[in-house]
This record gives sequence, structure tokens and C-alpha cells, in this order.
Amino acid sequence: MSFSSLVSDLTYRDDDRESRVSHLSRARSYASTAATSVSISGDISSQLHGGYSHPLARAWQAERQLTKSMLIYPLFISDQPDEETLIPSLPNQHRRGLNKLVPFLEPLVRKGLKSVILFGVPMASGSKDALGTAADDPKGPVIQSIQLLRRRFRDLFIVADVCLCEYTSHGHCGILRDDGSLNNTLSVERISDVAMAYADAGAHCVAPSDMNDGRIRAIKLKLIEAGIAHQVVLMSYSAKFSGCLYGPFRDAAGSCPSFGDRRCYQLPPGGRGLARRAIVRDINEGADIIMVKPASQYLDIISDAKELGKDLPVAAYQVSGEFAMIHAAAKAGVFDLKAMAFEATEGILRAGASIVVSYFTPEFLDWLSN
Ligand SMILES: NCc1[nH]cc(CCC(=O)O)c1CC(=O)O
Ligand SMILES: [Zn+2]
Ligand SMILES: [Zn+2]
Repeated sequence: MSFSSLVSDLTYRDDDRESRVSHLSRARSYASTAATSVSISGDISSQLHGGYSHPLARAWQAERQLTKSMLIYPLFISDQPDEETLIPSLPNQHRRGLNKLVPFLEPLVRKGLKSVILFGVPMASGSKDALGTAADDPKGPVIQSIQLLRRRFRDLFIVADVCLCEYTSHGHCGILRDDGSLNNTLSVERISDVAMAYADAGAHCVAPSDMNDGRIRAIKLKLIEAGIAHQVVLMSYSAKFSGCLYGPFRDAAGSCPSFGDRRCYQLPPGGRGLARRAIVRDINEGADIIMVKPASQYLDIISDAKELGKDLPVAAYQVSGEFAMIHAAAKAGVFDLKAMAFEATEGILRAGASIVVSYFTPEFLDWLSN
């Protein structure tokens, strides 16, 4: 038996401690008698298996290991206080009213949930208009839930997504000109007002996902002017790509554009250069965290964000389509759900993210406890 076949034999018996030990002593005695004939010069660096033979040693290979504090859980908050509706295209996820929020979150917070991101969903007829007035309605779902969650969960970090598409009659992420294109100036003015309203209500973090140019600077300036810039995190969805992965979210939030698409403000999937420019711009405008979205299809962009903003945390949003796709494939027997959820997330962390927005958060809280 050759030394190398003995070693691979050992590897295959990794789980069987008894036989592993006896093989080990055989290997040692073989190695000592064969020492004169085994050349150890030159190719020592070819021996890698030893470095990851144990589960803990395997975990140590990752620069970053997933922890509960890296996770942000998206919540869809309806303006109907008692609503609790399953979203068919987004497995296990619900749209919930204010009265359903605390009972739902209590067990998750007990399991170690650290952060949520809030999306308001106005269901009442007539609540949408051209300016997205409902977005910062003090009686609306986002402001109400920020106040409720701040009161009920002292340590929960509350992120408010800032956009208009859930609240506008046309479903676009800003205020439109007559020709249907975004009026950037008016949109930035409105978006920064909404962000301020959420920060005033007590959001720890505001996260504009609208993609209007210059909104990070506008929000930062208003936060400074109001004297609260020192206690609010500004997380920019800097590199948000248009594509087909937001479908289930738009079902959940009722935010599908009534005409056209978002290709003139969200980035084209091939636009790596544009993404890099947007990331640099948002850092210069005062972003505290850079987000890349979607996640798994854009790992190069996550790694670019980490390179360009090496002193900022990078967040990645594993979006509704990525989540639904993993569920569908697991259901079809392609792979095990948990294994894939970890593999996808490990890829996202490896690329450079240290914050992950994920619909898998409740599952991860269980999986990371064991
Ligand atoms: N500005 C809206 C918004 N904020 C977060 C998401 C996507 C999240 C997901 O798909 O899970 C979207 C959808 C969109 O741009 O249409
Ligand atoms: Zn939007
Ligand atoms: Zn949004």
C-alpha cells in the first residue's frame, strides 16, 4: 500500500474514530519506516487536506462566518391592522398588519433576531397617488410600525426602506414628468423628506432603494440640518440592478409599475462600470453602508464594493427571486434547502458582504443555534 493511498483511506474513514486511530498508528509506523524514501522537499505546499480535515478547521477557512448579527429580515407591513396574508410567490412570507407584528416577532427576537427592514404596503383603495403621499403618512404602516417596534423591542435595529413605488399610483420609484420619465429633482426632494420622516419616527437606519441620482447627499444634508445625522445610519442601495428577480416582492408590496419598467433608473445587469461609479458616488455623498442587490448573481459587484469602499460595511440583498428560486429548486429535489441557503450565503460573504438582507433569516436563527 502506498503512502498516499493510506492517507486517502484515512480521509474516507474520517467519521469512524476507532478505525481512524488504528489507521493513524499504521500510517505513522509506515511513514517512519518509509521516511528515507519519501521526498519532502519541494512539494510540501501541495498537501492541503490536513488544513481542513476537521469541521472547525473547515469553518476557519472562511474569512467571515455567518452570524445572527449579519442578518436583516424584510417585513411587509400592511395598512390593514389585522391582516396576515401568505404571499403565494414568496414561500412562508406574509404581509402583516400592525396588530400581528409583535406576536410574530417575539419568538424571533428571542432566538436572536437583531434587525428588520420595513416595507409599507398600502392596501386601502384610494391610498396611492402621483406623489406617494402615503409613504410618510404619520398614521401609515411604516411610521406606525417604527414607533411600535422601538417601544416593544429595545434592542431590535430598525431599518426603513425608503421608496415611493409602493405608494405611487403609477408604481414608479419617484415623481414623474408628463412624458412618464422620472423628475430627478422633485423625486430627490420627496425621497429625502420621506427618509427624514422615518428617521424622526425612530428608524435606526434609512435605506433609499429608489435609485434617483443625488439622494444620498440630499438625505445626509437633511439629517445634518435636523441634528440627527450622528444617530442615523444611511444605507444606500447603490448598486441595484433591474432584472427579473423582484417579481415576488412586487406581488407582496403591490409595487409593480403600471406602465414601462425600471430600466432607466435601476442598473443594467451587465453594467459593472456603472455600478462602480454609483458606489463611489454614494460613498462621496455620505453613505454609511453600501448595498448590492440582487446578491448571488452580482458577487463581482459585492467584491467591487468592498474594494472601492474598503472602510465601509457592504450589505447584500438576497432578493425575493433568489429566495423563491432556491425554494423551488429544493422542492424539485435539486438540493437540500438548508444546504443551499448556507452555500448561497457563504458565497455572498466570501465576495465581501458582512450584512445580508434575507428572507431565510428566521430559518438561519434556528440553524445557527444548533
Ligand atoms: N424600490 C422597491 C424595492 N425595494 C426592494 C425591492 C426588491 C426586494 C426583493 O425583491 O426582495 C424593491 C423592488 C423593486 O425595485 O421593484
Ligand atoms: Zn421603488
Ligand atoms: Zn424600495
